[in-house]
Amino acid sequence: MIKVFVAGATGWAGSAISKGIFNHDGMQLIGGLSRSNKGKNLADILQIENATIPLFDTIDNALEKIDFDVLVEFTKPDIAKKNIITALEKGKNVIIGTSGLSNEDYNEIESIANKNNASVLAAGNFAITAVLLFKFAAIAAKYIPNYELIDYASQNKVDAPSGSVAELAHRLSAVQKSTIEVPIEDTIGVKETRGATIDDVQVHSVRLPGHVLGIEAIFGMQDEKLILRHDAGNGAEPYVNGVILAIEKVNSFKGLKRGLDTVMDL
Ligand SMILES: NC(=O)C1=CN([C@@H]2O[C@H](COP(=O)(O)OP(=O)(O)OC[C@H]3O[C@@H](n4cnc5c(N)ncnc54)[C@H](O)[C@@H]3O)[C@@H](O)[C@H]2O)C=CC1
Ligand SMILES: O=C(O)C1=N[C@H](C(=O)O)C[C@H](O)C1
Repeated sequence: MIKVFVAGATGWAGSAISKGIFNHDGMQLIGGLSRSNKGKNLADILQIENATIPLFDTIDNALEKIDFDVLVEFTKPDIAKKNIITALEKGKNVIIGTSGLSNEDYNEIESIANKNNASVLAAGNFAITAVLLFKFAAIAAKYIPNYELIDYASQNKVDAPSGSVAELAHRLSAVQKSTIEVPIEDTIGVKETRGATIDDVQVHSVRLPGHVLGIEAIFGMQDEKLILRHDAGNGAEPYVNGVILAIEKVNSFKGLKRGLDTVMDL
């Protein structure tokens, strides 16, 4: 039985994921983190009958009271890194869904994981159609050196770029760096309209009502183009199976892996 603790257990994504873990054979939902619901029973909040799943306000308080094998992190970037490092230092494995962590954050997380003989599986997006987009885009980047990325999200999303697009930029540029014909600094007009350069890739973040999360990878060649697009719907259900798979696989390696496809047979 894998004992799982969910940080962000009452949130939009965390509550769907917590229910999925609770209902999954071979996993036990041991507790959760939710600052505003400290001391309450997560089972009541999630409308799960006949169960007691304690909620804590900090990871330190949780670790004093309960033990678990895997931390699933779906909070906000300001608290996520502390949660992750605290769990790793106790030798726990970690699944990271929270967006907003930088490559430098991931380097630090990787070295702490290695030091503690623990494992981290981070994915900018656990939805299967997004995972497939990452895979197809990596194939396209092998053959097409000119590409840019757009991420679409709601007006309330606090981090930019999305975790999905940050991870995609990182991965595509490892395949082949994107080529820019007119250097950004030579742009005539407003340079910022060319987007931000992340891992040598131009990234454009749109934040508007009516959007949940979309990813567009645009590849251009002479007289032809390829557009790969993922669009999330309103519910958090698409992330549940991906996180469950990640929990099952995180013990199969040591250190850090980024991207759910790294543990899938794609
Ligand atoms: N990788 C992926 O596939 C996905 C990633 N996400 C990411 O997951 C994160 C959470 O997203 P949502 O569920 O939409 O957010 P939300 O705002 O609905 O939920 C956040 C949760 O974190 C908790 N929390 C926030 N700050 C805290 C603190 N300082 N201490 C303790 N608990 C705290 C809240 O109580 C709440 O339970 C975001 O970074 C989002 O981008 C979301 C969906 C899918
Ligand atoms: O903030 C969100 O909601 C989401 N964020 C993730 C990201 O930053 O990539 C992905 C998810 O689809 C929803």
